[in-house]
Amino acid sequence: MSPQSHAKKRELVIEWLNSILPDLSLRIEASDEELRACLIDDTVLCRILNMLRPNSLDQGGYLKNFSVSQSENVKQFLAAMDEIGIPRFELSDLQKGSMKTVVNCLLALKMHSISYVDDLSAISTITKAESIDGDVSSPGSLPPLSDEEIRKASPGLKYQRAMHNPVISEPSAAVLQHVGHKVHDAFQLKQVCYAELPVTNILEMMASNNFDNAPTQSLLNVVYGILDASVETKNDEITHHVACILRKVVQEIGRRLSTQADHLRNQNSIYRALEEKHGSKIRELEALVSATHKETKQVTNQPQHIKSRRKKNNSWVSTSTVLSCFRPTRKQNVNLKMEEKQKAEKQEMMKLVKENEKYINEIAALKEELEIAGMMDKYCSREMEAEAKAAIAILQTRIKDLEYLLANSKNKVKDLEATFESKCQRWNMKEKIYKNFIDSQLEAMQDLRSTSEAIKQEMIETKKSYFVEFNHLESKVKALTEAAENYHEVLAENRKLFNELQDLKGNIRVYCRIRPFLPGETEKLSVVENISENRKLVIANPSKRGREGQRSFQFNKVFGPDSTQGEVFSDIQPFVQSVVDGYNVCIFAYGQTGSGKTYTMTGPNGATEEEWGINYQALNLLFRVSQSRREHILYEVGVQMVEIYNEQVRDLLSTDGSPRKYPYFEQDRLTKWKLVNLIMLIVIFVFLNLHTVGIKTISQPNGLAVPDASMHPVISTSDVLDLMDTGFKNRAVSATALNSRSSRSHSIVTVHVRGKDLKTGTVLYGNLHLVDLAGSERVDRSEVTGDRLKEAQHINKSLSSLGDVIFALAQKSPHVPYRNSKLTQVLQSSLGGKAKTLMLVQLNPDSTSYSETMSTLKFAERVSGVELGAARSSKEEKDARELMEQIVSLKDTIAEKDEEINRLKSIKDLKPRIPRHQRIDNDDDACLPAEEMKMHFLFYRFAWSCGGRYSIAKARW
Ligand SMILES: Nc1ncnc2c1ncn2[C@@H]1O[C@H](COP(=O)(O)OP(=O)(O)OP(=O)(O)O)[C@@H](O)[C@H]1O
Repeated sequence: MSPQSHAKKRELVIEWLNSILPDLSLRIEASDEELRACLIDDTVLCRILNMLRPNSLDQGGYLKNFSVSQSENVKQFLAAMDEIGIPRFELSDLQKGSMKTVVNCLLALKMHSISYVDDLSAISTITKAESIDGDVSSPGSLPPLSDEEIRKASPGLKYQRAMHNPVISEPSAAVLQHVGHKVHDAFQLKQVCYAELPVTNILEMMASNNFDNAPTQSLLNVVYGILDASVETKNDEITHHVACILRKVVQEIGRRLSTQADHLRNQNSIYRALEEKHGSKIRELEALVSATHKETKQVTNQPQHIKSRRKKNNSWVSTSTVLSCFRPTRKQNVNLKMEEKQKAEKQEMMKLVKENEKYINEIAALKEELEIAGMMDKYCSREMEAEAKAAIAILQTRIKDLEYLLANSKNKVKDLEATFESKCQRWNMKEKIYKNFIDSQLEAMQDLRSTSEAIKQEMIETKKSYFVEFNHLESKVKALTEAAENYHEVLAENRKLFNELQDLKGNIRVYCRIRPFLPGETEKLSVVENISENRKLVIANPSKRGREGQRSFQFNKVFGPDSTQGEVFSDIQPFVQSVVDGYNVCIFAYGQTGSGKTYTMTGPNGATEEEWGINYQALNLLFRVSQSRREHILYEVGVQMVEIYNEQVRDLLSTDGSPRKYPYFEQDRLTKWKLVNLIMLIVIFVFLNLHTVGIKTISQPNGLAVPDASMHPVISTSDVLDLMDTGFKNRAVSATALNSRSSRSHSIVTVHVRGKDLKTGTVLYGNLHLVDLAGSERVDRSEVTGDRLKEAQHINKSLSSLGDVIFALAQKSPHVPYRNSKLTQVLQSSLGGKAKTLMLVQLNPDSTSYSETMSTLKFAERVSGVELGAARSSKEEKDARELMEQIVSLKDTIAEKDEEINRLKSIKDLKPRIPRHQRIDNDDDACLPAEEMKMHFLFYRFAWSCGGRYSIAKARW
């Protein structure tokens, strides 16, 4: 409780005490302690006791049973309280109790004095206000009296009216409980934003009589809650429904204010009526008093009157006594009557005196009562006026605030209404538009429906006609399908025939593969215009646009940049497989440097199984096939791996640590004739200042082109992997401007397969040459110098030799210059023998490599036209083979003898007889007589090695 209200209440109590206990007027300024002390003061107790139990004081103003001990008096006081049924309070409660306890005590005392019932309302208001304020009394103090206790204790009308007055007193807890939880909940929303309440709840609140029953404090809480919420959210907007609550609350407060004002007016009029009533009562009493005075006077005058009358009577009596002498009995009777009358008058007088006294007492009591009532009235009216003024002032300010808020909300409502109206207009417009749209759509729908109906009809008719046509077509299609099936069969047959023709012709197969752009080359232009049907390749000249700049090539197969290693191998597989059937197969990769030859033949560094190149996959396949046939044929597989580096053949699988060079790798036993031959050759070479390599030019039955190179038997793929790793580590590789890991040599992996039929004893030989050529390069582009330049020159020279061989083969020239390079020598059996040969042309799609790409493709085109004759298998009957070998060796021996003689004869005459224009080969490098000599000699050897197919007579010398 605030100090102001405490002081106010204290003053109120003191004033009230002063009014009922005038002796305390000196103690008005007393403190609480003194006030409590005065309450237990004998005099005060006595007076209170007297008030409660009249006639308990003696004439001296002290208790009749006054005791010298104050405690005795207190005991009496408490006994008196017990007597009249006041709840017993301990004295200590009075001493220790708070102001509230004192007030409660006095209130309890006062309730038993019915004459002071009007004051009760004021006290109860204070008590209620205190209990509403929530001021809890200090420990040991008495709880405030409940409304019920007060009502029971004093069932006076005014009190009840006061309790039910919504302004003076708040509804009791019971009433609040009766109103229900909803109101409580709704008005406890001070901490919660009203704007967040659902609209249905607000409407429910508005519809119910919650506002009528709610305490004013709760209503004000609602207002404050809304104001706080709007201040806290810093949002000036008050929603429509919250504005409605505000309006309702303000209306309710206004209604209560007017009720309060009415009540005050009623109170005033009641007090005025009371005053008048008391005034008239006083006047009546005064009149009564004056009448009584008169009567008293009359009564007091009556004895004198009687005396005077008696005197007269006495005189009359004296005269009459004279007479009485004559009438003695009558006189005595008259005297008796007179005496009786006097006695009666005396008694009446006594009665009147007594009545008078009684009236005087009553008047005094009434006066006292009137005074007190007047004072209380004045006090109450003053209090109520002050309260009403304060409440009115507060409420007016609140009303002003609320009006201001209301005005704001009204403005906002207006704004909202305006926006709502504009939105409504917009929506109306939209509605109209939509309506129009829907109407038009409906019309369109109608049209569509009618057209759809028409179309339906049409469809039905068309269906019918189609059905007829379909039936007709079906029969045609059937005929066509049959024809198409036949066509496919014919196509397949054509393809087969073409292949067979190719096999018969022994055409070198040419597959072309275009490598993709590498990670750093994505922005480069591609020269590849189109790849169609997997066979045709169109190349566009970057400097010439349109058809003019395009050139198309056709190969057996064209693999695009997206092709995988697996896809490439699946087309090569049949070639590889034919090795185990005794065929010689040669697969060589050709292309400019950096075009992907090594990638296709070997795979990238650290390749996975999917990335394996042809080398690994081919060997893997051979193992698989040999395994699957192991019950019938016993296969032995051996691997050789050599490289031709700077025109030197080197064994890449040499076990002594460094690649071995093989200047001579003839394997035949040195027969007498051969020894002579060799000596002859040495003599001639020394004579000509030439050197040559010892590559066997005739295909051996076992197909060994480089017989001195180490042969490594392999029995599993892992053996192959190990060998290849060793071989590729030994290979000459270095970085150029066009390839960071450029192969500087031609690598040749030769797989020798020997199969023995377990039933027939037939032995077959097949070998597979897997050749990764070094890349052709333009020396100016690859920017090489020194050793690299020398390497490049060798590479280019050997490749041009290969070109010459191919050219000669394509022209079916009688002389094929195999001996111009080691490369052509090694590949001789594959290019000129009865082998199956496959050339893989690798292309770099970069437009800057256009000229290289074109020359590569032209070369490949020429290669694809080369016919080698039908490939032959070495699968022959053992006896037949031996016989054949015998015949061949006999023929050879005879031929050798004859030819050797002739050769030696002709060599003697060779030099002076060869005219310059009769040079036999197209080797550009062979421009010296010595070179010419060498070439003639080689040609002679070639003719000789071909088993006499080319007669010396046909040679141009
Ligand atoms: N089909 C392909 N897919 C992905 N990368 C490839 C492909 N073909 C080639 N390459 C990459 O291109 C680069 C050059 O390839 P590679 O070394 O095989 O060329 P090359 O023709 O053997 O060159 P050189 O003649 O100089 O030895 C390598 O980095 C290789 O990994």
